[in-house]
Amino acid sequence: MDSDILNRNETPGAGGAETRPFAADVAQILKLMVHSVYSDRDVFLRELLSNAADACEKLRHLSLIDDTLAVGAEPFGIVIEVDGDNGTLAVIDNGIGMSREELTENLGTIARSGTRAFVEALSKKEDGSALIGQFGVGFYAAFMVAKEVVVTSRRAGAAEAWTWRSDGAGTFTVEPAGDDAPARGTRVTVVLADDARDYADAFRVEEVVRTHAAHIPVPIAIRTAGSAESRTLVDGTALWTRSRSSVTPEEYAEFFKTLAGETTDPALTVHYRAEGRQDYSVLAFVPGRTPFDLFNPDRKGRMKLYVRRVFITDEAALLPGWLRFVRGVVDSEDLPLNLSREMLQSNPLIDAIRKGLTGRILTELEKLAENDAASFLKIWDAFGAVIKEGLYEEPDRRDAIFKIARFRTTRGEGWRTLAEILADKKENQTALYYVLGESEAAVATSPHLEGYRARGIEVMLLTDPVDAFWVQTALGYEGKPFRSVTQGSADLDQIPLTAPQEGGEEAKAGDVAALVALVKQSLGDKVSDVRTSARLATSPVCLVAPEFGPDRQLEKLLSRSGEKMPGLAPVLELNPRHAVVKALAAKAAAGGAAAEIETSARLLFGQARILDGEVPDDPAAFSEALSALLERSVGA
Ligand SMILES: Nc1ncnc2c1ncn2[C@@H]1O[C@H](COP(=O)(O)OP(=O)(O)OP(=O)(O)O)[C@@H](O)[C@H]1O
Repeated sequence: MDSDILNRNETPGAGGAETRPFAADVAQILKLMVHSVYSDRDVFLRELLSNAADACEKLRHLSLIDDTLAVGAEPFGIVIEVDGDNGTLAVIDNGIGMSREELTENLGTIARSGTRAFVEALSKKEDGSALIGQFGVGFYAAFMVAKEVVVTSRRAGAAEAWTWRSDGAGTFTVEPAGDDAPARGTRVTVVLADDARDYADAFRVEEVVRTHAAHIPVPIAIRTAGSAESRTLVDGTALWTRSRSSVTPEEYAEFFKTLAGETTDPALTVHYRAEGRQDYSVLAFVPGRTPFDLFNPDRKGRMKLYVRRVFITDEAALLPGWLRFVRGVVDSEDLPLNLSREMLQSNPLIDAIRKGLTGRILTELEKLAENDAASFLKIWDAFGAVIKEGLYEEPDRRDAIFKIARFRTTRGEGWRTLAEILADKKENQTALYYVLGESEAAVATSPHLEGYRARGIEVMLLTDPVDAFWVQTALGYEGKPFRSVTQGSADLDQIPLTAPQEGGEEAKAGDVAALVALVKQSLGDKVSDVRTSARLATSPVCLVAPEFGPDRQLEKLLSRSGEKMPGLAPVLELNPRHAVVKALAAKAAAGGAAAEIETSARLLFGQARILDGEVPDDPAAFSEALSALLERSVGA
């Protein structure tokens, strides 16, 4: 809420009309709505209907726990009133309604993080209209089709009613409502823009409701202005209470779209009823694409909790954070209606539902992976990076997540399972190897992989930020530990080569020992050790983390996020088959080339850093040494 706006007192005394500016981010959204070329303007009606339904559900819930809020015998419902002569469409509900302050606050500022994220996304992208479809932009969507929007509302139990009005051009007014205000609830009247007058046609509206709002759990009727008769369009039965066999895929898809404000079909639908120690129904969906705010730290789970068909909250932790992309409904038969905030946070019944639901979603994902690999891979592509958070957040689920996890590897044959990688392990291979990095292209060329390639060992290419964390905590898979190719000694000697090693014979052991000693002396505390390695095939050198040090990629990731790890200098590994290393080793053994070896050591160290995607530790000295070398080689 923008307190500056709310505190500015422009009220000309009780009873008068008051004009206020929209908060800056609302104005930005409105501008986009008014000028939008968004093709599917129909969604504005879905947004208004879903707000009206929310208002009914809120009051239904409150009236059950608060005796002072008598709701009378009139059933909850929504009426759409079309007026072709005046070019208006109104959505009328008998729900909770809004007070004067609520009108100002709810329809003048943006409180929801989702909408806020929309504004942030907007400011980053040129073409905002492409984004609208991805967001439930709510009430403001009405301005896609409106010349003016008039909201008249009476809060349940209140004597006075208020009218909010705006043409979407920067300000809105609030004034006392006239005699035609609803007895309870809200009427949103959209004065249609000239190019949107077809929304005042009952058949057109009916078609929109059937496509976009057929499963709103509150009855919806339509009538023409001036006529007392209305026709029911939606009966308001909750889809999740029906049996699975009676619901068509189209009905599921429509329900999902209404619920999630999505335009694409769900990738997976999970519908079941749990019976036993607790009875509850679940209708959950995995969306067909990645939502814009998946990695927004504010993003919470989006499961709605109902108790015996009464909507309670969408803030109950019905799923763990790593399944936060799942949308849907849980309807419990056992929870009390008056769940307080504290009870939501620690309630054994909710914990049990979360456990059951999490297990079920994982099982359904596993089944999908078996029966329809292509659909499953789409889900993994979109949400794998989030699901992997579960590997360290919920160690008990690790085995189940490992079953569905898919990885890119050096085999380059698309996604691979851990079981497949394990089945293809090489003779004497004691670990499952991985390389961490920012992109597949970047890690695939890492010199650290050379020795593994030469032995045909499959290495997992882990490029999601979360990978650096779970590999630290996961103990292994089927008894094989996970091991970084840039960490510790390579222990590759026991694994036979599949390709002939480049460079032929290794340098003599004695020669190499002399070289290692001199390089170590030259580099001082820049390295914690220097040694030869089986890790390399074509490159002369590489840097690796010391035996018990953190993976170098993880170290980089943390230092970028401002967290410093206790700095352990890396280990420089030399390839004893490389021509340069062999020549230097021979010189080191013969003695008398200390200065040349020192320069070479600095160059090799700089080169190793470059191969790691870094700059040489002393770029000026590196460049000078390189120039000197080039001068000699070109005979300058
Ligand atoms: N018909 C209504 N009755 C009562 N309150 C309403 C009604 N329509 C809107 N509101 C209030 O205005 C707020 C803003 O509505 P808006 O549709 O912009 O966002 P939202 O519904 O909270 O979020 P989203 O549409 O993104 O899910 C709502 O949260 C609600 O408090």
